[in-house]
Amino acid sequence: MTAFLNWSLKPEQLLSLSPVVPVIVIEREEDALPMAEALLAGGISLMEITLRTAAALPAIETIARKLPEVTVGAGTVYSKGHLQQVSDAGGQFAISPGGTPALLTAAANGKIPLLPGISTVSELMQGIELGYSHFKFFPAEACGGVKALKAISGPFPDIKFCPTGGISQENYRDYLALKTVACVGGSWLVPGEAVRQGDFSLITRLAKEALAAFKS
Ligand SMILES: O=C(O)C(=O)C[C@H](O)[C@H](O)COP(=O)(O)O
Repeated sequence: MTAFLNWSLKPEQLLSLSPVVPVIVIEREEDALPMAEALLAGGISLMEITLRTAAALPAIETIARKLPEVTVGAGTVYSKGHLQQVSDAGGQFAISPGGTPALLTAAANGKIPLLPGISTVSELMQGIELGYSHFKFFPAEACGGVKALKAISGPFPDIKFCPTGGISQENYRDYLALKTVACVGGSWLVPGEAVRQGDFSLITRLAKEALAAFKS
């Protein structure tokens, strides 16, 4: 049984890299470096690039090659093929909005950690059954937010979560206050409009604000 043994990074290490994980939709490959540098300047070195655009895999490849201090991975991973593409591009982790036994089994036997998404107790139990201990709670706000996650995680005090979906500057600290929450993810840290306009200083500012408010 070699499941999980080849993972290059343990999920607990991954989720301890930053209390806030920017969830990024990248339209143009050339924005990858300035965007990643802007996040780094703001103190965030963990980045999730969603496989929703054609620029996503080239962006992961560029960041992985040029900025070794960044831990870059992919979101919107929902097939075995995606897992392979992400690890071929140099991505260090994969995050899926949900989970299927096929995806979870493939990832468990692969090289990079997968953070599977769950939104119900039964999905969580299926993931635990397959050996997983770290999950994304998605879509967090639409599924009942902090209150729902608190209730879902109640019977599973050793399981850790990264809630994502509807999380913002206004509510992220409420999630981080839960013992079972290791970090939170959100697109609020990298507004699409700021990237389109080349306003990378806004991204640095949002990162700094998120980290400062978390520490205070
Ligand atoms: O694409 C994926 O892999 C997802 O699972 C969804 C993202 O995590 C959320 O769409 C981010 O949510 P917002 O911060 O509300 O924009």
